[in-house]
Amino acid sequence: MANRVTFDYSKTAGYISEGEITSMKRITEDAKKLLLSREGEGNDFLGWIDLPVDYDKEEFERIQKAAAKIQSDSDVLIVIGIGGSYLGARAANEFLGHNFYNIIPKSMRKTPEIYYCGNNLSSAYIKGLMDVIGDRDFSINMISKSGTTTEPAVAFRVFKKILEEKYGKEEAAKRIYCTTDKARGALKSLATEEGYESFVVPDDVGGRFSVLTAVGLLPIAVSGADIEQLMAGAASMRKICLENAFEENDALQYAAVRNILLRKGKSIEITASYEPSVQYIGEWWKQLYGESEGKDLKGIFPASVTLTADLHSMGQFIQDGSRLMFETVLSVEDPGAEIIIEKEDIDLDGLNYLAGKSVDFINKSAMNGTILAHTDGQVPNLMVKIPAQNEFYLGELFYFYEFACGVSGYILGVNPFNQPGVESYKKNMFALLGKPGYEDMTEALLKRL
Ligand SMILES: O=P(O)(O)OC[C@H]1O[C@](O)(CO)[C@@H](O)[C@@H]1O
Repeated sequence: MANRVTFDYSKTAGYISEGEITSMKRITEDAKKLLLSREGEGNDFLGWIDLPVDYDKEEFERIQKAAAKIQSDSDVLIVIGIGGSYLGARAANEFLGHNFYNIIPKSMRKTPEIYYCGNNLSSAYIKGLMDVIGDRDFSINMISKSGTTTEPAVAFRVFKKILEEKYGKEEAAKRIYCTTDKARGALKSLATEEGYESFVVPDDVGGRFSVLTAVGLLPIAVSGADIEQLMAGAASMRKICLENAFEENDALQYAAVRNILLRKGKSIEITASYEPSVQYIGEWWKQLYGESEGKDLKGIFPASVTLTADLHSMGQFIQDGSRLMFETVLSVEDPGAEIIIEKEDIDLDGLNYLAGKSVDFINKSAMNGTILAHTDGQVPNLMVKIPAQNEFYLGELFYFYEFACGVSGYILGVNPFNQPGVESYKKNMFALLGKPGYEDMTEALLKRL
């Protein structure tokens, strides 16, 4: 087992020839050069490339201090943000933490419960979260790069009021942490006006590439995770991505192989994990690749499943439905827990044949069997191997996917760093809500409803 995150496409041997790899290798190396030359489209959003080795150390220390304060004075942290402003933190906290983090006994967790909000407009969800907080001590990390996104802004207004009623304006201000643009936007103005501690989303880092900035780091640190190790892992993968030749460069190989498969008609990539705690890595990855590649009528549609659960729902389609997809398995080699199946005197459930075997052995057997079945069912299988669920390997994983995304977007011929399509729903929503400036559209839209 390698002691780092690796990519393995050996199971695609029947679908991809050596010649195809050789020709895509050249295209991939050109895309990498374009990315690193900083002359490609979207080149003002490349700050993420050097983040793991060139980040604001003073701010990093402030993040650790703020996390320690939240840990000491709060039972609950509310993380308010949407898209790239929350998915990375949630993915990390679920990947690194206890599967039942928020509800395990206090003796097993010294850090605050963490809930995510402002990623929907559900009043039932907001009310539910109010009930969960109850009269307990809490703090808010409000995260919005633009500072103007409706979903988090609505949630912030609601929870800020609760905080101010509970503690008074002055004390509440000490429990609000804002992560936003360093100078622009409504959130920045509010933070300055009210004296909230602020952290910066750098200008040159887009939301979906921001997990290694304060956007991800503060909520991750509050969970008790070691953010230095996270950065160290990212730095280690950065070195591989930047310096290694194609044959030793996992991110380049992943970018190349997925584009070969796309050109052969595989326009859907399904990320599959066999650990429920990896599910949100899939959600983070979907935003990263969906917003980066899905434009100009191009792209690979990113989907995700959690197995073996979804083998009993989506499994039928993956095995046997329309043949549009390939699958990338996120395999955690060591799950960090061992449960052994015990022998029973009377084998009523018929499981004695597994006596002495671990649940993970059963899980890995399901995984290996599924990989072969899907491969036989014309679903080419790729694998990202993660030795264990710790901060270092997670840092590697984040960087691996980010770097491959930049390269893959350039192979595809799109600007991987913009997201023009997201504006359409916002304009319609603003018009229907009566936001000043959108009056012209309102009537026409209402007629269509
Ligand atoms: O941090 P902000 O500005 O609130 O944006 C949140 C998310 O909204 C988008 O701009 C559009 O969905 C994403 O790119 C971004 O991650």
